[in-house]
Amino acid sequence: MDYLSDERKKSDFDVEAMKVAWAGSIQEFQLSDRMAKLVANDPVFEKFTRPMLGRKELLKNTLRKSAHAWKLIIDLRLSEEEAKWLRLYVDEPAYTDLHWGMFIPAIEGQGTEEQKKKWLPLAKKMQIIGCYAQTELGHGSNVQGLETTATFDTRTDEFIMHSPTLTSSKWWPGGLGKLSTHAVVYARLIVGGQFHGVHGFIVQLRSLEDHSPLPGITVGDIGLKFGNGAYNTMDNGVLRFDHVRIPRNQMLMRVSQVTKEGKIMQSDVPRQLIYGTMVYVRQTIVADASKALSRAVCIATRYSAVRRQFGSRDGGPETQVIDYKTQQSRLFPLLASAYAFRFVSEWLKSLYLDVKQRLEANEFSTLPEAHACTAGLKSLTTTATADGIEECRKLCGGHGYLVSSGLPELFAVYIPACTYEGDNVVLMLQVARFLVKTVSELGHKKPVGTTAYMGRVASLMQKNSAVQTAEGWLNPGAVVEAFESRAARMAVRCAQELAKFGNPEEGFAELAVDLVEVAVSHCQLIVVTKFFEKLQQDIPGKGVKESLEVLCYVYALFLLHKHQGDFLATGYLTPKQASLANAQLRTLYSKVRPNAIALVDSFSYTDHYLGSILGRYDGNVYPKLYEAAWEDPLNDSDVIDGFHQYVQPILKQRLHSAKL
Ligand SMILES: CC/C=C\C/C=C\C/C=C\CCCC(=O)SCCNC(=O)CCNC(=O)[C@H](O)C(C)(C)COP(=O)(O)OP(=O)(O)OC[C@H]1O[C@@H](n2cnc3c(N)ncnc32)[C@H](O)[C@@H]1OP(=O)(O)O
Ligand SMILES: Cc1cc2nc3c(=O)[nH]c(=O)nc-3n(C[C@H](O)[C@H](O)[C@H](O)COP(=O)(O)OP(=O)(O)OC[C@H]3O[C@@H](n4cnc5c(N)ncnc54)[C@H](O)[C@@H]3O)c2cc1C
Repeated sequence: MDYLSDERKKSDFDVEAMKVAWAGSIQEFQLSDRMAKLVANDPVFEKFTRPMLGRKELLKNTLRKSAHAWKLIIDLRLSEEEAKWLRLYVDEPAYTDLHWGMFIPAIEGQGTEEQKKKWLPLAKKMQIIGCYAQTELGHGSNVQGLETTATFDTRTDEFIMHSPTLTSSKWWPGGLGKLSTHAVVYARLIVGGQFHGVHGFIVQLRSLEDHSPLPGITVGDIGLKFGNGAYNTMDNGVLRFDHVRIPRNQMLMRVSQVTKEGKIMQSDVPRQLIYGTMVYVRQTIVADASKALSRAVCIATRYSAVRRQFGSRDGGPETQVIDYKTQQSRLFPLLASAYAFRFVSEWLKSLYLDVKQRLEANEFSTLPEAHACTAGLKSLTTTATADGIEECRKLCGGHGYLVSSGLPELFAVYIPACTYEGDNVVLMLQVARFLVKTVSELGHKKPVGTTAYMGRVASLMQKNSAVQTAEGWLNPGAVVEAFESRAARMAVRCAQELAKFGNPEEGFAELAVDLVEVAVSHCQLIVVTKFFEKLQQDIPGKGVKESLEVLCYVYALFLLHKHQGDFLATGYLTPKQASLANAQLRTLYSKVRPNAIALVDSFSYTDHYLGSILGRYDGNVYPKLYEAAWEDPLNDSDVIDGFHQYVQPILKQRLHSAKL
């Protein structure tokens, strides 16, 4: 029985075509769909019992699943792309994420041809397992502050890897604690007693025979993390070196080389390429944000259509909670954000691929923009997604707090995304630096790419919004101009404030809060612009483009409403225009309402991937919640273990004292 079938009949667009628009292409859709079904139909990938497992069982269970996934990849001869989707749908953080997601990309991006030839085949056949060991106990954000040393010994042609202090212990790398045989370790390069910046080194950590740590290496897991199950399937690790020697050719030498004689040679490649793996991973994290948010929204939307409260006076059906305007005003902007993040991630991937190609051809001019975009969008989308998942939990009322809703585990797994791969505030400050530099260069350098609007700063500072009616907001030009003006005005105002400081660094530190707001407004502009640009493309299917247009306006006008203080304070909008935008937003919510279920069906998530009773495709929530309760181990017996020992004596005492 499909309890949501009436909802599905209300929609006015072609869901199958929307699935393709969401996936990016028919090929991507088919590939992802095939992998989703492969995982969903395989009992090895069951995950309902995960939150009940102790740490050791949990990790072993993850190893079993990872081994099974690898067997499928080999047996079915899956491509790297298919394998990526397979791991995604297995939906369990594992050491393999870091092996494929960071260790291999670090070697690809920072290794020489010779190094790639040696290490990549081993890694790709999983004959070695690697992780990305950058962060230390004492330093994460400040990469230049890392303390691990790699001292070159000309006599033996080796580097000596050493952890000189407790705070220099590597701390956090995923896959490091128990599984990795190798790591790309970031350390201070010391040659001839001189410090030459932080570089990456490939270091073997464990024996390939018996997996025991090699001499001089202390390695282990850093302990339990937030939430049951959740990220505890990952062995985030601690690592210390006691004068461990590695051959010279294990320093990743695309950026700088150390010769046998101890000479440092700089290639034409900019130093920043050492941070290149982070650019790559931040880009993938934006795509992951759309997946995590769309999952939470899918659960909350389906459940909001099933759930009824109040509204019936004559014994008829009560109101579906999705029909309350307050529910819509919390849920639909998140639905729109999931689509917005999906499309901006698609654009970001193409920007990244373009930069990668240029880097391979030793063309580095677009790297600063790629850094600013990946850092800023990673920060913006992960913050919104973490907050959005929690909002979805609240939208599901009490049942959202049950682990079987899928939301607690999703939240616990997701929230570190606001911290890993760069703390979100630290990353926004990087964007702010880039914007301040862009503004300061306006006189002699034409801004391009995502900052091109700064080239029109004079007119953006003068012209105010011309919107006169609520319908006037349904105009891409009017909306984009509003976001451009807000971003440009905030950036210029901040630059003017900065100029009042004699020392620019002091000014930057003092105005950091405002600078973060400038960076956020710039990143929101990017997301809004890329959504409108997506709508310029050919998007086939009845009603698909129209539904996406509605979501695009919801996303933009919701932000405009939320941040109306900025738009009013910069003088671009009047209070009347802001309230017209809000009126339009209400109308847009009514347009989303009949399509809400179809819009979340378009994510094409299997029930296995969603992992939620509240988000079941068939909407059969109550019987399944009731059934699941009886599967809890506490309900194995009517009288719980411990009752006779700890509770009964108290009860007896009460009876005894009552007699007295
Ligand atoms: C497929 C993927 C699968 C799995 C992976 C996904 C999820 C798995 C889960 C978890 C993985 C988590 C892994 C990690 O967390 S790894 C550790 C990540 N660590 C960080 O992100 C540290 C953050 N800190 C930094 O990035 C930097 O230290 C800094 C904040 C940027 C400061 O650098 P610093 O050199 O001290 O300072 P600046 O003077 O500000 O910068 C100098 C210069 O460099 C430019 N820059 C900085 N970063 C980059 C970059 N990444 N790319 C290019 N350029 C960069 C900066 O703009 C400046 O340029 P100028 O022109 O102004 O000189
Ligand atoms: C689940 C998880 C997995 C991880 N995986 C890996 C991995 O595989 N490999 C790896 O190397 N690392 C990994 N990390 C580490 C991660 O990259 C760092 O924790 C992250 O970069 C943040 O650095 P930090 O911990 O030093 O935070 P801190 O910098 O200490 O941040 C603490 C606070 O200080 C603020 N702050 C710091 N600097 C500034 C500044 N300049 N201006 C204003 N405010 C500032 C931050 O905003 C934050 O509020 C992982 C972390 C987690 C949680």
